[in-house]
Amino acid sequence: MSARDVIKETNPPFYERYSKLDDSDEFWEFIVKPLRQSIRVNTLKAPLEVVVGRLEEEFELEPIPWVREGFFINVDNLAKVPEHGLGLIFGQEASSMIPPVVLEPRPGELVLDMAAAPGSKTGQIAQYMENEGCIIANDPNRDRANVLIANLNRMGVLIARVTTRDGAKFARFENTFDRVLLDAPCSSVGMIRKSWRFLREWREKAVVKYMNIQKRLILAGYKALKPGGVMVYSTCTIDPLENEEVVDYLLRKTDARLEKIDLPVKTSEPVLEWEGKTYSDELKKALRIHPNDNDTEAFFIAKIVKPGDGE
Ligand SMILES: C[S@@+](CC[C@H](N)C(=O)[O-])C[C@H]1O[C@@H](n2cnc3c(N)ncnc32)[C@H](O)[C@@H]1O
Repeated sequence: MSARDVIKETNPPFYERYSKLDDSDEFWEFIVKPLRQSIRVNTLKAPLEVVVGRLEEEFELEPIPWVREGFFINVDNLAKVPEHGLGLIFGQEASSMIPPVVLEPRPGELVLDMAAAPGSKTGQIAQYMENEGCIIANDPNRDRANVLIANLNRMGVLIARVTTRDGAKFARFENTFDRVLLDAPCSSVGMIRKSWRFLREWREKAVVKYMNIQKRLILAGYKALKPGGVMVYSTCTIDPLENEEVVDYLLRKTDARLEKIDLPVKTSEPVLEWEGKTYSDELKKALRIHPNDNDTEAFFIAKIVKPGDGE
């Protein structure tokens, strides 16, 4: 049975909805194909070359083109690799390393990571900040926040303060943060490559529920951003309602603008029309990544700037 047939049989509304985005055999094959293992080297603990040299004695590493510290690695169980336990490497999906690269945080800045657990991107942000400055790493799910804390400890992150609020509450810190990452809760189509559960449990109703949460969070995050600051909005899903629709909503409600993202990554066409709605041409500047584009999880990334000089 082809991947397309299995998906059609497992969740017919899922198949019907996303065949409007892409109906190629390749698209359906990569929606369910197991992911390649990838890692990010944690330069907070040791120089990149030292860790890479050590790993290459045992494993094959293939550089990920869009992130200097990222590699595909031929290992079955990362937990058994000593460098993992020591926090020298972090298992992180290759496309999920893009949002912090686009955010470009610098040492000394104040950064809000609104939906941070389990902390793969918080660790990467701290790495780019060289452990100087401050990250507010927020996640309202307490169990996940505990995992976040454990991961930040293992990775040697010294500049994060963990909070457990609804991200929308950060709206009251108006014009405060140099950078904001909203790696939003979403319907997780990208995660089907990790577990079939996400395909079996996918419901259109959930997409709409997430879209409403995302709209609340993106407005709050933008409010908390300093003039002249950068905000990155990302999801690991392909649904236009959770991606183009949410960013288009921000563009209509505020003075936010989008900036083009220049990275060596293949993308799919932005969705500028969906279910009778038309979205701003600005959305062409965002990255819509389907699983078959680079053999990764699905991802959507928009780089948002707030006009002003930050003073
Ligand atoms: C995609 S995951 C974040 C992954 C994380 N950024 C990382 O790279 O490891 C989305 C997170 O949003 C959190 N979340 C759910 N509702 C939220 C809300 N109202 N405000 C902030 N975060 C929320 C979930 O608990 C979940 O951990």
